[in-house]
Amino acid sequence: MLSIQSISKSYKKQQVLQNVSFDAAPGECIGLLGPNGCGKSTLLHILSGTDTPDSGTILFDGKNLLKNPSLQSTKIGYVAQNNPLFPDMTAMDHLKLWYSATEYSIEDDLKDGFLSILKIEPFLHKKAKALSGGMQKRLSIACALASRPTLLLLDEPDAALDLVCKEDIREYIRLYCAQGNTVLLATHEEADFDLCSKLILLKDGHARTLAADTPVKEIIEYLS
Ligand SMILES: Nc1ncnc2c1ncn2[C@@H]1O[C@H](COP(=O)(O)OP(=O)(O)OP(=O)(O)O)[C@@H](O)[C@H]1O
Repeated sequence: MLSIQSISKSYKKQQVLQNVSFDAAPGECIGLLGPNGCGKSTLLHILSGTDTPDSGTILFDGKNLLKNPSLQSTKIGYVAQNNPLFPDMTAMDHLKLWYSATEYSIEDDLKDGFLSILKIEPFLHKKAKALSGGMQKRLSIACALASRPTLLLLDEPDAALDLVCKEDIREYIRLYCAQGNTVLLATHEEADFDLCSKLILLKDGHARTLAADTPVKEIIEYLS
């Protein structure tokens, strides 16, 4: 269970997040929406440990996440918007690097685990710089999943992907949540709302919780 409690964050005089609070239960996919610059990535950075809040608490399975950074490396998978891969390393080199800190086997996962679902095999021996945007995204997700995190943070995974790749990734998110894991999904894509149990709208620093089936017209009215 993830519980985000009164998280606030400013950059100099700009207040980006103001007392943002919400919970995410095992099995839930929660959509994070809002206009460009509303703080979606900032919140995901804080959850992944790449940034810190000015105030507030985050409980993860009852533990204070901000005081237990080891939880962030083992229990939380973070897929940044811009696929931070090493250009001259192959997909296989990336997997070896991420798996080296785990007890799991790349071969097993390629055979019938998430690496086969994400269709990594066909480009295993290509360098990252030679991968398409969709392949890079699949690889970034695979690296984030190597340690078997129970919370996955996805920052606009659909951006610039083809329809098949988007649907493959959505299919994987459904499966991952059905296994009792949690996803926080920053998105601008209406089609992603179907995956979500609820939506968190960020605007002017504040968070508002909406049902996932809230009509898009209503969401747009709130955001504009
Ligand atoms: N390290 C930083 N230093 C200063 N300002 C920052 C920093 N990171 C983010 N910001 C500012 O915080 C605000 C929120 O940025 P953030 O990237 O979280 O927005 P977002 O909701 O993810 O946007 P988008 O939908 O465009 O991806 C923006 O105004 C941004 O310029």
